[in-house]
Amino acid sequence: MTHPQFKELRRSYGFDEVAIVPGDVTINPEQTDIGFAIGDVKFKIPVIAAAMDAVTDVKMAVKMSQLGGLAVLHGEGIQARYHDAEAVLAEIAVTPQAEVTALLQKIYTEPIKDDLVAERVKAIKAAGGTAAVACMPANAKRLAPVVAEAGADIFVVASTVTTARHISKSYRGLIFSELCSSLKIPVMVGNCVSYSATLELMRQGVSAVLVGVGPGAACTSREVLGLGVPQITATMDCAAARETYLAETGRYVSIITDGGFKKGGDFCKAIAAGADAAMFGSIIAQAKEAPGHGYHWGMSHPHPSLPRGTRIKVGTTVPLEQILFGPTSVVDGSQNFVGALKTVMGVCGAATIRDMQRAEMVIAPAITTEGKSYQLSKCV
Ligand SMILES: NC(=O)C1=CN([C@@H]2O[C@H](COP(=O)(O)OP(=O)(O)OC[C@H]3O[C@@H](n4cnc5c(N)ncnc54)[C@H](O)[C@@H]3O)[C@@H](O)[C@H]2O)C=CC1
Ligand SMILES: O=c1[nH]c(=O)c2[nH+]cn([C@@H]3O[C@H](COP(=O)(O)O)[C@@H](O)[C@H]3O)c2[nH]1
Repeated sequence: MTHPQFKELRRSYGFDEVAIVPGDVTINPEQTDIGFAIGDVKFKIPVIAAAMDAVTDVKMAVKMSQLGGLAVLHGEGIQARYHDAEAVLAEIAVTPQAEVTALLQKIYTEPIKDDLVAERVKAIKAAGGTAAVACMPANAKRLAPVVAEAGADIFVVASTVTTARHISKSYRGLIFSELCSSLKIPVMVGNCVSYSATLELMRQGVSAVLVGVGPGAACTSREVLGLGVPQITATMDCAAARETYLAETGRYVSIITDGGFKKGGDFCKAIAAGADAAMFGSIIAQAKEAPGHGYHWGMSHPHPSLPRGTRIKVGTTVPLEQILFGPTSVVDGSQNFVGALKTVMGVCGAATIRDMQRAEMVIAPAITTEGKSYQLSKCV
């Protein structure tokens, strides 16, 4: 018998603990449609480059747009604080690990320049890209009109955890219903990991929700705060909110699984768990075009009193197009993510992302080890 005084723990699952079950019907991968939308803005591939300084600058935003996806520029990052962002990024890359946190803490004290944020948006638009800019809840009211008037297509509000209801005695929290009705562009919000928090945000009028607390490759929120829910469970719970909200209103809000991806299989599992698209940080930081010079760091790393990110060396591998579309000779799934998704959709008989969200999944603790003793003992 369950006693109310005992807290119950629910089992949750990450990418490595589940697997996708093939379908009874297969489909030609070339005939799958992997498009998705944020409000009325449509994308050919379900990939978004993270709002992180080692991942997205103006050039990356334009390149991702050309390849059919989206890249989100951080409106409170280096690109928003420094005209010569490249000099700052180069300095971060040559700074020893022991000194980099202090350097980042100093770099991010430079004030955000609203006119520079507008300039970045205009540069993306002038090159034909889709412009999306992120900021934290505290600065959203100020930066949203700046970003929208500069011509941005999407406004993003992102922090470790963003909620529809924020309690404070000293200031009025950001009210998303007001933000969404005052802006003419879609609003994407994150991050969330629960059904109820996602549903509340959807009821405020947002167009997409970012899912994931602490899974990121350069993130230490889980160590510092003990916070987060593994990505498969988080995606399934937040996708369930999308279904409830869709049934209530007929309006479709996209679910974006954000962070923690390493391989094509993780990407495929996120979609099968209910995501419409994925947000990649460290994967895209490895691209030749990435601004981070082979490094990647959390956007909470520069926090003056409680950093919740670190700097990692991801290296520079191949051009972005090859990471996303191949061809590749890499055998571990770390390149050709679109090829992996189209292939799995083919064997699951899923013609669209919506179909793929209905693919059967199993709890599969053996999925990464079964039959793999030679690989695991490095006898390859
Ligand atoms: N996805 C993830 O796990 C994480 C992402 N990050 C990224 O790092 C950057 C810094 O994030 P943080 O350190 O979390 O920023 P932060 O230190 O500004 O924290 C965000 C604050 O916003 C508050 N908030 C939530 N909803 C609100 C609302 N409706 N109105 C007003 N305030 C509200 C939260 O209570 C929190 O205090 C962001 O770009 C974020 O996306 C950082 C840590 C974890
Ligand atoms: O715990 C965190 N501390 C941080 O400093 C931080 N900065 C970014 N992010 C989140 O990580 C996502 C990218 O993750 P990946 O590099 O694994 O793709 C991003 O898209 C964010 O959601 C952070 N999380």
